[in-house]
Amino acid sequence: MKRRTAEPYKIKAVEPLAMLSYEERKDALERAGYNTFLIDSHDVYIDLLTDSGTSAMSDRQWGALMVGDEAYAGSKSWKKLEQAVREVYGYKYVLPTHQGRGAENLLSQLKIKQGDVVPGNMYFTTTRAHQELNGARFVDIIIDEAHDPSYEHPFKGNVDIKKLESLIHEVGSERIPYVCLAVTVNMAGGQPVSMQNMKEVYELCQYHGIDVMLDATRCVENAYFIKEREAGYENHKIKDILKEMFSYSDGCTMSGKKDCLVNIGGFLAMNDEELYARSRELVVVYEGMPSYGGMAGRDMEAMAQGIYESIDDHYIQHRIQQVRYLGQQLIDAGIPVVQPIGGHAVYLDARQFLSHLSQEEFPAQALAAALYLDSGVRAMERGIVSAGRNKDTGEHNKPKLELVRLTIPRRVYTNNHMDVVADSVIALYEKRRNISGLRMDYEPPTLRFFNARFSPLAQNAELIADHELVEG
Ligand SMILES: Cc1ncc(COP(=O)(O)O)c(C=O)c1O
Ligand SMILES: N[C@@H](Cc1ccc(O)cc1)C(=O)O
Repeated sequence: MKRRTAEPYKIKAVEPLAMLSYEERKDALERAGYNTFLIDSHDVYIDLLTDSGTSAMSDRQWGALMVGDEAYAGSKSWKKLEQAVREVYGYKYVLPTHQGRGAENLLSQLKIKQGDVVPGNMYFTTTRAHQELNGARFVDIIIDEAHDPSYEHPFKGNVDIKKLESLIHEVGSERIPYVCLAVTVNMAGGQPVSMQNMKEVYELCQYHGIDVMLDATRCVENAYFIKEREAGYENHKIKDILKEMFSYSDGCTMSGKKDCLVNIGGFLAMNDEELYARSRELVVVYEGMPSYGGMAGRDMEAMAQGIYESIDDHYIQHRIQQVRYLGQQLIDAGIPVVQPIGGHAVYLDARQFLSHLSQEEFPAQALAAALYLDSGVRAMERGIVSAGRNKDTGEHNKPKLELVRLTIPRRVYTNNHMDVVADSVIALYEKRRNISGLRMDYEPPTLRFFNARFSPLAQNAELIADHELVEG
């Protein structure tokens, strides 16, 4: 008999959840313009919008808040955070930022020149936005398999070395300020990069004099997949795998809101002294003193503690297993999802799920809205709306992946919550033909998915035609 495991923590404080009626959810969805980003959290039952800043902190982290040193300069809490980053990730120099995109802004401004090209293993919205704002063109060098939701590959986040090599030959290494390597790859479904691939990318880049900058946002989850799937690492501790991963890079941007187990914070880290000196000059313009960078002393204190907790082997094993627990229920029910199940989320393949809709009818947006209507579960569109428009032609970017992300916050929900989510998705799948597409009524020029507004297509004025089916 396979023995079951449980959460490696117990619950000390609880937060009651809202349970709205169908009519109340319908009103909330209309007020939000069918955009789950615009729904008020008090109208949400199970919030799977994001794993960003939504982790539950431990009692030790809450305790750490009390000893936060709020000195404007030279804060003791900053020293603790700096020490934790050096010890766990292994970089020489660290600068705190208010969150990940603060670090992305600094890195992009410091390294990119107009006309440069930044290769990456699939784009991320904020990362690409900063690269483009500074005059670079992003080029996707992820393996082709990553764009196929049903293709089973243990390391779907891997870089296609041939793509990277031919890009270097095409544009010249002097036009490539750095390679941006995300571990794991959010937009591909939380998919990991293998150690072997990280090493190969680093060696190739070293040969050509190009830096490798990690997007380390979900690096601990990546380390777990290496332990689980890559030969030779099965008996390694997560902390040792992490150290090796970081040794194949020159620096990183980090959104502490994910794997560092805090609600806010981030950092930029590097080994190059000269880059560090220039970063110290720029951080004061955008973030704050190099000893707080937009964070309160208490937040830095909690983040230092969170970094150590995140490398606990029991914690990370449970984290990945919980995401998989939800994913496996959906796979067993025949729901089209991105496979293998990634590190932070289960991604529904909306293109398949709502195969009666064209991509211009925003299937993933419509599915996320329908899920909220059905059960009060909030998810996120990751498809054509998120991909925005082509800068030159003004046309929609049409990504191959048209997904709805069910993102699991860390240490927040139990597996019973996962069951409720699974039931709702399965119920929707059974009545999928009743879900109509959407029209975009308001479209902001940048990062449009955050604030865009929609309504159900005219010929099908209701999002879900059959109310009876969604009552409950
Ligand atoms: C892969 C990845 N990179 C960067 C960021 C940016 O981080 P932040 O939200 O802390 O600005 C995020 C989340 O936003 C992310 O998921
Ligand atoms: N990084 C967070 C928050 C976020 C969400 C969507 C974005 O496009 C940008 C940021 C996430 O992936 O959930």
